[in-house]
Amino acid sequence: MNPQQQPPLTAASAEATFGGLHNATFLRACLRQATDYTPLWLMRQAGRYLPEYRASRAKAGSFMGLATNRDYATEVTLQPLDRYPLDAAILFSDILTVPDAMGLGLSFAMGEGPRFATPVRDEAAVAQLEVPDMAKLQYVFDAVSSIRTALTQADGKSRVPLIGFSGSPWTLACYMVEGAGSDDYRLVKTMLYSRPDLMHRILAVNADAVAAYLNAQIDAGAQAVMIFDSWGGVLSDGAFQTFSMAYTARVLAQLKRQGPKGETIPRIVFTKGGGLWLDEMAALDCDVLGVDWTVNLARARAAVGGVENGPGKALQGNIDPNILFAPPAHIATEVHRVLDSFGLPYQGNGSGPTHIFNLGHGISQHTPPEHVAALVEAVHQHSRAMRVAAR
Ligand SMILES: Cc1c2[nH]c(c1CCC(=O)O)Cc1[nH]c(c(CCC(=O)O)c1C)Cc1[nH]c(c(CCC(=O)O)c1C)Cc1[nH]c(c(C)c1CCC(=O)O)C2
Repeated sequence: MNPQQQPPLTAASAEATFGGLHNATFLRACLRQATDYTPLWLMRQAGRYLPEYRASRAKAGSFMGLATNRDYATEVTLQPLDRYPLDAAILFSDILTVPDAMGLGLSFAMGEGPRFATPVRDEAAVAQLEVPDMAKLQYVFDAVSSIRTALTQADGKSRVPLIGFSGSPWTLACYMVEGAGSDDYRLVKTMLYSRPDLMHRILAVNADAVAAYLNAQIDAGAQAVMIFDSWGGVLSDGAFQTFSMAYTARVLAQLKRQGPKGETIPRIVFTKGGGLWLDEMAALDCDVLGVDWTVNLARARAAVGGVENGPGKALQGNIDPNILFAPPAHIATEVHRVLDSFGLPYQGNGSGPTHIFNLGHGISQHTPPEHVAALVEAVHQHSRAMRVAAR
């Protein structure tokens, strides 16, 4: 594979991509352009750590009650944005909607996490799998359009861009075979090692389903898309490339590069535990690589950030979400350390290494909301100061 990058933005595509936004900082950083500060959003920013989310969930009755109703999905997507000056919204949904549409019967039992009624464990079940009819996921695309409308202000411009997302083919396969979360991935790895033919068939169906699903989100108004490869890091070297990365590449190859108005749609790939493979992931046809907290951002930047106006990827991450349990002063110190480890992002007029601040994985439900405010403030304040100091 050759290192890939988006074709350079033209004046017209830049206007289509950034022109309709009050705050395009996130999209600019995704496309390796200079920004006044480092943009941030948080994985699982809409969730149980917010009392207003818990109130909405009680009204809707369940997690899927929220996710399948466009008004509730819109309400909870906007909740973290109304509390904190975050630089992007992320669709409120779940990665497991796709296997649910395949007929596996998703449920979320209170306090237990996700479960599938009919897991995919034998040859007959694998043979039956098909790319689902996207009409079964219409509730997700309706939520995307409804959130875009809710983000639009009186002057017709949006507050911030909306990120759409999906699980990676491998991460979805983990849930589909295990039937739930797992500590040891025994069932899915048993299939991978003893019947690789079955595993390849699941992954091929998943990749084509994920591509159709993300393309429909783009058509509905998603302004960036992210692939969550949450369990890529549990694979061995070799298996990761064959069973996770190759199928993420198969998704990327099918994605639309432009939205309905000619917007460039950045693609983000996050592999939890993927730090050791960044040099190989640099060849994926995406714009941003997300990294967890085990990664040193200076080293990651050297591996994938590239040079000014040459190929390279933006980086997203990577503070340990557990820092949010420490007092605000400690949070600020750790934010400074993460921003400083990336160093000064690109400051020119073309494109170059950039950073999008995020957690290294989803926020814990036990997080105190005031501590999130301290994190957001520290990111914006220190990243501006770094740029001023460099002038
Ligand atoms: C592996 C995975 C899942 N879902 C997701 C992933 C990939 C990211 C990651 O690695 O964490 C992705 C996801 N899930 C959710 C979002 C919403 C957008 C956001 O705010 O980031 C996103 C992007 C909502 C959710 N998805 C879920 C919740 C909690 C549900 C509730 O309200 O009870 C939320 C807010 C449920 C869910 N969904 C999943 C699990 C394991 C669970 C239970 C975990 C838990 O209980 O915290 C599967």
